[in-house]
Amino acid sequence: MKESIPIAADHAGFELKEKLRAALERRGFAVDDLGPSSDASTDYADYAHPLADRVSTGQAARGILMCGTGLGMSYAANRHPHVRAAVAWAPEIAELARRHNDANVLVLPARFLSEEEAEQILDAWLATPFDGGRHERRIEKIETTDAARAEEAARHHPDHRVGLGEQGPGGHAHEELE
Ligand SMILES: O=C(CO)[C@H](O)[C@H](O)COP(=O)(O)O
Repeated sequence: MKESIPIAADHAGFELKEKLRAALERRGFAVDDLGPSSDASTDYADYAHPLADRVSTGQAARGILMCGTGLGMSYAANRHPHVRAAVAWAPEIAELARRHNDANVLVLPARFLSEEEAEQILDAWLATPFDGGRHERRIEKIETTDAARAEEAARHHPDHRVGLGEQGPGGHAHEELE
């Protein structure tokens, strides 16, 4: 059975998404296009979260996101457990993102890449396996350290859990949860 790869973009990545969808199909993949369906202005998080959710929950092994710089998409995607979204602007970065970081989401900075460059990056990411070994331990620490930090914070401030909500100056969350 063909592997199905979810892809998504915002308006800045729309044109590249259309090209990479065709490129993926030419390479024998099924493409799960999560949008958008035009280059009308849109918000990257609306597209990053559904794609990252598919990878986080194991519905898809890997996915591809595109926005102008790649940064907004990576911020949103990396909030999902088990998602390692890597912004890659050269094939060598994509290769190392696989070999060292086991990147399961490729994020492309569409405003800074030609179609040809994007395809070269895509090919490097698709073809490169994870090296494992010492990198396995480092990747595990991303999540175990995160969990330990959350536990530590809860121990020190049992009645004051900070969650997503109103953003104060500097973008810090100030809403208290029950
Ligand atoms: O790169 C991005 C996020 O990281 C966006 O694509 C970019 O911010 C969109 O900008 P504009 O609304 O000015 O087209």
